[in-house]
Amino acid sequence: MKKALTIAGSDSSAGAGIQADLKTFAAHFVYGVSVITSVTAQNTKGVIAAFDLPKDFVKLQLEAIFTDIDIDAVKIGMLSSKEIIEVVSCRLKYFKARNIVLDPVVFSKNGFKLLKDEAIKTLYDELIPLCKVITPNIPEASLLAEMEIKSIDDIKLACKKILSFGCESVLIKGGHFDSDDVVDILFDGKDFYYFKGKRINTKNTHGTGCTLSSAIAANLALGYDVPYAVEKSKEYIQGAIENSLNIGLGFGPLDHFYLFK
Ligand SMILES: Nc1ncnc2c1ncn2[C@@H]1O[C@H](COP(=O)(O)OP(=O)(O)O)[C@@H](O)[C@H]1O
Ligand SMILES: Cc1ncc(COP(=O)(O)O)c(N)n1
Repeated sequence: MKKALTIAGSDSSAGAGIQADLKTFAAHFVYGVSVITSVTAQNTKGVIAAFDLPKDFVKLQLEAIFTDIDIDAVKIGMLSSKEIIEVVSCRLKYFKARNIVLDPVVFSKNGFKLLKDEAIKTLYDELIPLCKVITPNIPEASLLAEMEIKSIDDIKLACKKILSFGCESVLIKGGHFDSDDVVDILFDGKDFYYFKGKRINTKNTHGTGCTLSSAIAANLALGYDVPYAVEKSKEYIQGAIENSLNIGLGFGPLDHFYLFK
């Protein structure tokens, strides 16, 4: 059985973070393991507070996994601080981790900061160069590329700028654009690939970014190349949003297991 690791924050309402990632791995029949960076008190209405684990304890979890289990792919989500990014980058390099997918989570849907401002430079310098794919949404891509993004041409320019930080490919997600189709654009330094879905009119979009990036990691673990892994993951997220669940008072979670019903 293929094995994937998620390095991310815990979401007590299980719509995003570690919990969404493990459900996504399971739905792809990939054995999922986790390293928790931060514990959030969170529900469908938003993040209330976050408690970061000490960096040495993040390191211990990484060592526990990599000294025992041969990991086929890694998904990285909430990292919170510079210290945690440093320890994660250093251990991933040391253990020669492969198929690394980074969702550079900066804000939750209710605007809670999940990455401190001073950590962004460390993300560029230490972690992005290790990644096979990075998956920013429009606000995150805008922050990383230091430019406004208002059009498809802006997305393509932002892809080029982000790729120059040393990752193998960039997928900029179009969920935050106001359009009938939701288009995600992948750039691998050579070609642009367009992944189009119909916009679903729902408020239940808690964990869409987490779920897409862990589906990509699961598909890389299964041996697919990046464009095909993204294509399959986009189909999966479209169905998971279409079948999303009316749980809680705010942004409800996705149905990770809709394919089995
Ligand atoms: N309303 C929607 N209808 C269809 N697809 C969506 C919708 N919202 C987001 N997506 C898709 O979900 C994935 C996550 O996108 P996005 O919401 O932009 O990321 P994030 O959760 O990081 O803000 C992307 O593949 C995007 O195209
Ligand atoms: C622990 C944690 N990690 C990430 C997110 C972002 O969620 P989304 O995928 O909806 O942007 C979150 N709300 N909580």
